[in-house]
Amino acid sequence: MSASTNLKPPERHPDAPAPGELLGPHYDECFGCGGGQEHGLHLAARAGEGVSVTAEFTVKKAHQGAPGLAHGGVLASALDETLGSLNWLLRTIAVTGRLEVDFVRPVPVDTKLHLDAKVTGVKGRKIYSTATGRLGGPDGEIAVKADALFIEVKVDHFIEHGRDEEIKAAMDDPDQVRRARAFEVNP
Ligand SMILES: CCCCCCCC/C=C\CCCCCCCC(=O)SCCNC(=O)CCNC(=O)[C@H](O)C(C)(C)COP(=O)(O)OP(=O)(O)OC[C@H]1O[C@@H](n2cnc3c(N)ncnc32)[C@H](O)[C@@H]1OP(=O)(O)O
Repeated sequence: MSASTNLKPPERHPDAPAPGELLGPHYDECFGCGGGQEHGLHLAARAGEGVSVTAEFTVKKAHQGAPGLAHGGVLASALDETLGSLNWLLRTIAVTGRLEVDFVRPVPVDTKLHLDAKVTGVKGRKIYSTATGRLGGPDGEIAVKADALFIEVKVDHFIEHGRDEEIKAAMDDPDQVRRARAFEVNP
């Protein structure tokens, strides 16, 4: 993806989780990271150095496209989720505006995908980032990679657009409210 010019380098927020710390789900019902989705990815991301994360995701039977192989959309979701967890390091809420994926190698069921992502630059509300997913280990062969543009939003984005039932449940859950607040930098 051709990034726009005049990008600023990303700034790790002073209160960001320490390198190595597990980030945990931002929402229990999230298909990417939530524990409440039976067939979700259950992707676990960890803070890295600077504005980077690492993550792991094991391909399950429910994630197939062709027999014995991961569905491309599921792999794109794993990349999207890993990129989304960079929010924790910026302490900014941002949603995916654009995601460009290269599928380099097929990924069989039961494979553990080793993902990493980093922010490459920021311009206003626009956050440019890149991710890879590797086979066999963190330094293994690249199977998938992505370039993304995330756009900063406020919590109101979810309150305004989300289905009332789930928004009400989230707002009634103190733990969820705490997690949403953790992204917001006080003005
Ligand atoms: C207590 C309540 C509980 C709440 C709890 C919540 C906790 C949540 C915590 C953390 C959540 C993190 C979740 C991560 C999950 C993984 C990531 C996902 O999968 S997210 C889902 C998929 N993405 C969407 O659904 C976005 C849908 N799109 C939109 O809503 C809008 O398009 C949005 C917000 C992205 C932008 O809309 P605009 O009206 O705000 O802004 P405009 O002016 O259109 O864009 C801003 C700039 O970005 C560029 N831009 C936007 N989209 C672009 C694109 N596709 N390609 C290139 N440029 C783009 C525009 O050209 C503009 O640039 P110029 O400022 O003029 O330079």
